[in-house]
Amino acid sequence: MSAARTMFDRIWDDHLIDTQPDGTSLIYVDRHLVHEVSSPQAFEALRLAGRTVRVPENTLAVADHNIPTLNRAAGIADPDSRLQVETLERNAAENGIDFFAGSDRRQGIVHVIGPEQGFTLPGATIVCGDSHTSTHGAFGAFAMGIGTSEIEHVLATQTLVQRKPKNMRVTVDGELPEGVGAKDIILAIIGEIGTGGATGHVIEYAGEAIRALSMEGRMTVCNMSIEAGARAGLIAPDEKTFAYLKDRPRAPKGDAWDTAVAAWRQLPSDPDAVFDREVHLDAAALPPVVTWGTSPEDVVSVAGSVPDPADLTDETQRRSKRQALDYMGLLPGQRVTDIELDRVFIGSCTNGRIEDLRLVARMVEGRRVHDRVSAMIVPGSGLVREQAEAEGLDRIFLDAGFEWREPGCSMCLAMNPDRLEPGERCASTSNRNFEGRQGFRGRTHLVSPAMAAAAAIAGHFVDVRGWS
Ligand SMILES: CC(C)[C@H](C(=O)O)[C@@H](O)C(=O)O
Ligand code: SF4
Repeated sequence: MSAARTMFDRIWDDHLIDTQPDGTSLIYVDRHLVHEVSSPQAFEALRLAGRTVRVPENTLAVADHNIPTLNRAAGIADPDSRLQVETLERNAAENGIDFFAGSDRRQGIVHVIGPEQGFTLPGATIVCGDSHTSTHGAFGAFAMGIGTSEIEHVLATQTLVQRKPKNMRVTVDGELPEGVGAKDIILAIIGEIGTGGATGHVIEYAGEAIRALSMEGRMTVCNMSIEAGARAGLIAPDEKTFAYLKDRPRAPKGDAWDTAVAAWRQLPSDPDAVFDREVHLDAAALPPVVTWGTSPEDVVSVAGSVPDPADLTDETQRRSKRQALDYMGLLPGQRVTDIELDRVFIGSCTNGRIEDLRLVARMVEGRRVHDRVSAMIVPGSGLVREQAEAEGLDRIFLDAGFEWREPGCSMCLAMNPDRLEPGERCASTSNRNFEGRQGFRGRTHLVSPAMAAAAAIAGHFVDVRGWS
């Protein structure tokens, strides 16, 4: 066996309990995040089997998908949503699991609160019944989404049955132009390799442009790994990672902190480690991007136009992209900057963090949301909300005509009262633009927070490279 290992190999080896001759492996799970949508059947099955949660202190529960972002104190009107949230609360209490209720200032989107609490740590294996668990890989963790039966398995045993995914490296060299950010990087990667481009792989993001990103930006990149088909995404931990985590409630303290940091410094891939697949991108050449279709790979430069499916050689592709254009109500050749918006949504586990909100505030301060547009800003957690308010960002947003909400998944997906009406067109900082994702027949364009902010003011897409 070659001595050179990738960071993912190292984390895998550190957690491997057993491998069968057919490659099926059992790995230890360090951290388990739980939300209300994917966990009820798992707890129920556990109860029926007469089992208990193996390591409750390494499990953290929060309600985020179904929770309203207005008048939370009034409770949840929708009976199904209310039942799911109440069930999670009961399951957590019965099993001795920490639960952040809607009234708790630490409540928020599961992928925002994990890092905030220092529950997410480098070198760890982290799972959650949620595809965007890949977000936590920004800290150099192997973090992946799991299904309901796997949730039950992890609750009961703190282990998971897996086949080892392959290694892929995406290197983004160079410096990002002004106005181009982490969201543009990941959308450009998905545009380049497609939604199946990383299937069966764990992506390590590397290169100067990735190292230059803040932890927030790195989370944005890792968050969307799943949209490229990857099992997980990760980034080598460095001084920024350690600075972000230091003194967080769940992070190691005192001597244990020093020991942990010393171990985390050993995590990065060996220089001669071999990846099964390599992709390179030049950050300096990236424009701000917009999705035009109903898949995150349908990416176009803001300075470009809606592509013509007729140019595609593959018949199935041609048909599916035509259908996407039809659903989106767009015409081939239409200039992206001519696309007018009805709604703007700034938030989600992709772009609902403090750095995103600061950027938006800088851009919209002293300006007004366009008359045609209804725009809302939803912080990713209660702590993000508090921080934003302490900095006066909420005033800037409200003065500019944005709505300022309570934290949750909100309009990222139509599981709570925040949704698009049929035919409405939205610039959204979330991660999925599937048909109906933000509401029945709603039309979603995925963009960066900067692009969403500019679109809210102008009423149509604008090239933010010229924004001042
Ligand atoms: C509801 C949940 C299981 C789902 C996921 O797995 O990602 C959601 O968070 C999403 O973003 O589509
Ligand atoms: S914000 Fe969106 S992507 Fe993230 S967990 Fe919630 S629904 Fe899923």
